[in-house]
Amino acid sequence: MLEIKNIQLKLGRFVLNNIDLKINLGEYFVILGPSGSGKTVLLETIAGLYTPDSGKILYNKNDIILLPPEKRDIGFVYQDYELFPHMTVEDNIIFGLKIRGMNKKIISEKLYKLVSMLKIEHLLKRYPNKLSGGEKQRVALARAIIILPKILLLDEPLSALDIMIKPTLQQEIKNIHKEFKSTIIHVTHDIEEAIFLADRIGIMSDGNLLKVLESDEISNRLDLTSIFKYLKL
Ligand SMILES: Nc1ncnc2c1ncn2[C@@H]1O[C@H](COP(=O)(O)OP(=O)(O)OP(=O)(O)O)[C@@H](O)[C@H]1O
Repeated sequence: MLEIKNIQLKLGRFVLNNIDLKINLGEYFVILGPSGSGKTVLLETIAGLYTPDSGKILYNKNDIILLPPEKRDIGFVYQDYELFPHMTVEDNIIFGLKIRGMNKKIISEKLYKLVSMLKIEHLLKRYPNKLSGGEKQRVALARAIIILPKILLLDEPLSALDIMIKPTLQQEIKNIHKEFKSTIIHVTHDIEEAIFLADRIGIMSDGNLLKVLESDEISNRLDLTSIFKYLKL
């Protein structure tokens, strides 16, 4: 289990305020909130890019707060993909396994399983500047998933995509979660996306975690509508 215990972090005028949250292993947790509410700062704190002023982050009861980001075994997919422009799609995806010195045969097995799930087999030899937004996002997801991080952080991974391909990618992310059973924390301000993907939804506003909606509350859309109206989401 990932336990975020009373995290406090001041960044200029913004304060992440006493965030207290438990995320179960294998859970799909969505953080929903308006722009500027602190969703990205919270993800980056979990990833180790910020050190909180106080509080703890425990993974299976071990405090990971002093571990640098690369030792936390956490994958991060940003909304703007951040693929390596000078590498082919294949090299982008297998980069993390190569630097870990993994055997070529195993790399190739993992690669083909993932690219077929994400339907990007035909793109392996292309460079990122020759891909559409949706294709780049699939490659970014494959690159993050292939190393099977304990926790996968997705920061608005679909926000740059047009409305026609969003549902397909949402379904693919759902399939990947089912197949790899990773713990996913997904930030969005898209309510429908949150409802479709989440086991639970944490609602943030002004640096505070206002409420965590359980799955029965998510399925009760009347409840949801009133909460979102109240929050002006
Ligand atoms: N390094 C920083 N120094 C000072 N303020 C910062 C820093 N990083 C973020 N902030 C501020 O913290 C607040 C929360 O930012 P954050 O990016 O987490 O919001 P968000 O909820 O992810 O918003 P969006 O949905 O627009 O991406 C914002 O007001 C932002 O300007």
